[in-house]
Amino acid sequence: MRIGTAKVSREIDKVCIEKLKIPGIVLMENAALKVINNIKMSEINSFVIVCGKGNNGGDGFAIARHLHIKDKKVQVFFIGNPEALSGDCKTNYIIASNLGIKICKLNNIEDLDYFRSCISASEMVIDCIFGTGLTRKVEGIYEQVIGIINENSRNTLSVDVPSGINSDDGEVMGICINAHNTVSFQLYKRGFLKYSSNKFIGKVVVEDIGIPKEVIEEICPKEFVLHEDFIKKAIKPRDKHSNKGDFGRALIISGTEGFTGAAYISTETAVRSGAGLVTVLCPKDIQNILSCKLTEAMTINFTQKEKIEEVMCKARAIAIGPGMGNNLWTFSILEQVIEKSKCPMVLDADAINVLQDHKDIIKKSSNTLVLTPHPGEMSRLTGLDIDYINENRIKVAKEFALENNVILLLKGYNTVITDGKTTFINSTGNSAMANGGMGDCLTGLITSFIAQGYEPLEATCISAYIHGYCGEKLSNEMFCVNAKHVMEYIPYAIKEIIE
Ligand SMILES: NC(=O)C1=CN([C@@H]2O[C@H](COP(=O)(O)OP(=O)(O)OC[C@H]3O[C@@H](n4cnc5c(N)ncnc54)[C@H](O)[C@@H]3O)[C@@H](O)[C@H]2O)[C@@H](O)CC1
Ligand SMILES: Nc1ncnc2c1ncn2[C@@H]1O[C@H](COP(=O)(O)OP(=O)(O)O)[C@@H](O)[C@H]1O
Ligand SMILES: [K+]
Repeated sequence: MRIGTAKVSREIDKVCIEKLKIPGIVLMENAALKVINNIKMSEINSFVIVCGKGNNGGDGFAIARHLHIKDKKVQVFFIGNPEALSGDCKTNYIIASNLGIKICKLNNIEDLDYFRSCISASEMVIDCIFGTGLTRKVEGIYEQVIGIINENSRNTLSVDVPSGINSDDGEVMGICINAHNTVSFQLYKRGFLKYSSNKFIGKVVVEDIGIPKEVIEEICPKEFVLHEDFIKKAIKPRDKHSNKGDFGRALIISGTEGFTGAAYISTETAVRSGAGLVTVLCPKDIQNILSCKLTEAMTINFTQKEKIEEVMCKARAIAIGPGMGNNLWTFSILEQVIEKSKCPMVLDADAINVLQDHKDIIKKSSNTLVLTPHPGEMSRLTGLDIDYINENRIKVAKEFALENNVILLLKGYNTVITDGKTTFINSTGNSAMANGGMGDCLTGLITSFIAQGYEPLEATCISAYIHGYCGEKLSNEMFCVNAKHVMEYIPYAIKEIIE
């Protein structure tokens, strides 16, 4: 799913209508039909449709016509003056009137009691008051109408966006419809990504309305919401002739005394997600503990210089950082590994913390580097305030990735993954996963997919999706989900997703 702003939506419409000469009314008709497709016709028979004076209202009049044709009970309310209507909205208003569909005006307080009673008596309210054209605070009759819908509707479907939300930044412009479902057109609106938008947008479906692919490619920024289909397509089936050599060697550099768990989780996750051979490199004093815990993975320690060279040379992916400590020792190991290895590397936790004043080493690295900070680590790395980072997640992640020539995965609700040019938002996962070790698990997963031969950006997207998918699935039955549970579920989850 593409992500876009109101401006991008307008530009798309402009190119379609003015350059390609696709009449706007055709797009509106497509939009209306897509909304109809998203309504369970066998279950719902009575509708209230509330229309504003813009094209979002026009969608509403067209939807009313289709419901009327299907013999549904439809009551349309219109806020505004029909004389002032223009363009496609006017055309659909006239058709609906000519068909005998009842269109009641909602212009003053006296109209509201009847409106309220109709809402209470209907099975679904379709919100077509404002779409992407909302430009100012919602006040007066509009504010009252939205309040009445929120208080009285059992089932509200918003068309394109819940009326009242700014589709670019998710800001509520005074008041906003609490939608149960939103059918949005062509683009997943950027504003839906804001933390607080969740309570307004309900379940979101993005529908194609017949915009040619070329137009989308030309106009839309390369920003996508990760979707199961994308992951399904990206994960390649395992060839029956392949052997462990085909699935790559992963090296995990992790752990210190007191932090063996981080090394264990990242290594075991790499094993359980399909890497051919996994080795953990750790300090000598914790090697025995790790050897006891790990069954399939191998262990080496920092005193085995030759062995380290050999493993590094053969590795197709290296992870570094979890549980190593934010100190000079970690920095010097990181520096050496970046210099000596040639494969992609995943930098997490302390490998990120030690970069605070040394970003030059990532900039000049010739390896592909994937950094996976949570907002706290991102704040240390950039010097930016955590609140600022959370409010500007896409912007901050893109700018950092571009400036430092890395792939950046910014963790949290709606994880952002970007190389600065193409950006993905992962919506799987939830706060049941917010506990220690979860990030180590993600590091192991990304490293494993890179080792298996996936491009680093693709591997990072696949991993973030699977990681969150596991957490979400498990949280249906569990109050909180730990890394251990995710780790165990990963191989089953991958199978579930690809089949
Ligand atoms: N060709 C197109 O342009 C298509 C547009 N579509 C629909 O059109 C929508 C965008 O249409 P518009 O650009 O006409 O915008 P809207 O329908 O969102 O409404 C904008 C109208 O509301 C007024 N307005 C804005 N803020 C207000 C406020 N706070 N209080 C009172 N009035 C306010 C504006 O002056 C304008 O008249 C999309 O969201 C989508 O639903 C779809 O029909 C698909 C095709
Ligand atoms: N509210 C949330 N919604 C979605 N994912 C979350 C949420 N809270 C945490 N997560 C995920 O859990 C993981 C936690 O990672 P991190 O903070 O690095 O933990 P740790 O370093 O303790 O292992 C991240 O992948 C993050 O995206
Ligand atoms: K709407």
